[in-house]
Amino acid sequence: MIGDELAQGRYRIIHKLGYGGFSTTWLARDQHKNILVALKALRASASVETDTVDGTIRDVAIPQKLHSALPTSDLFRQVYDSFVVEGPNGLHGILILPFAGPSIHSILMESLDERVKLPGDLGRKVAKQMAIALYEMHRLGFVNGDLTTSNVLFRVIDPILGWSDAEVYHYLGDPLTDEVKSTSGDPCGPHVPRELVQPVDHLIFFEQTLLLQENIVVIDFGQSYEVASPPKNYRPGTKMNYTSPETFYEDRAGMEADVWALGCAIYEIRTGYHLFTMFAGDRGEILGEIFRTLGKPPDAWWETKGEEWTEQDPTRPCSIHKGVSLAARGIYDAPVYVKDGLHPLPITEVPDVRMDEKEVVLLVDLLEKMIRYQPEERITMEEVIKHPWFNM
Ligand SMILES: Nc1ncnc2c1ncn2[C@@H]1O[C@H](COP(=O)(O)OP(=O)(O)OP(=O)(O)O)[C@@H](O)[C@H]1O
Repeated sequence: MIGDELAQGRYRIIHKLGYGGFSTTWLARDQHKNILVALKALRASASVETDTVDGTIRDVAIPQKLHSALPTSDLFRQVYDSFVVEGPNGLHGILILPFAGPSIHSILMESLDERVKLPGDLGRKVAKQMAIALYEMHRLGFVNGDLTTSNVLFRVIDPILGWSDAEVYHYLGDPLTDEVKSTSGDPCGPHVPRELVQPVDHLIFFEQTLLLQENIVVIDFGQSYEVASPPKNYRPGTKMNYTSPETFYEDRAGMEADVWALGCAIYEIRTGYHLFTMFAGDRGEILGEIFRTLGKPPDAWWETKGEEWTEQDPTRPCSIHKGVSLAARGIYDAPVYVKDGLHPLPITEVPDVRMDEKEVVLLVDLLEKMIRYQPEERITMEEVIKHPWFNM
């Protein structure tokens, strides 16, 4: 809760930054160093001892290994401190992390009803940093397992880390809270938080772009593993929009599945839309989208397609390979977000900018090599980072 102190008073919670499937992340003050940090509190059920690497939580152990192999790289989130707290729902792993800005996803998707995209130069810069991060992980023998635009954050500029509480509330707004009530009217009990807290509105960062760097940091390693020692009972767990066909059909998520996920992210960064999207959130919708884009899947998968695929037309052409559908699917103009009808966000593409034809050709060439059914037919990250699209 806002105001809570953890680790014998060292960390005081002052705002909420966001939440995911496994955790809630708070903005906290490290009262020893007097700097702002992010405090990631894992769900009790996500803190169980089995999800560890050599006895350390996976989300801590993997970036630690990456940092010791690449001490000068700042592409991977560090972990300053970690400890466990006991609450009414059990033990919670707590990670103390550098405070970063909003995710790439939040600029692409959180902007009211409109779709926005990053300007070309910034989009390519962000995509290139993501590609280099993934290349380095693969080179060192790690699978990321969950590379999405939600798991990549813009870095904040350094002076922000020294903000006072008053500056935090001035720039980011006061935390909005609401009391939690049970529908029956009975008291909620100790397992339920006393109040709900709304996370910081990430659009604030984009309205004041001077708060952000163009550099990014990859934050989530909860699904990552070392190929040399894959975890027992590994269950792939990335968002469905980024899930590769071999993961859907065979529960396999190796380096090639990372390449697929990065291809999906690059498309999204440059267009403002998911490459494979869904409305109701079921896997049949995503597989239908994949079929419509790549055509009929390999026989073994097609035969096990089940009831949900019968409406799909397996003879539809492979549109990415033909390089025609990206334009039809909105690779050109996404409308710019205009707050209160007045101020275009400074880091979004201006309205009516069409993607250069040369860029479309290069982007299609890159994506058609990354988004293929057979994992072994996808290009490797070593080839991806050399692709001319990144350096246009
Ligand atoms: N270091 C950080 N600085 C600022 N905000 C952060 C930081 N880490 C996480 N967040 C915020 O919290 C959100 C959830 O974080 P994260 O993705 O690590 O959680 P998760 O529970 O592991 O999520 P997922 O469901 O993607 O696995 C992020 O999207 C971001 O908004």
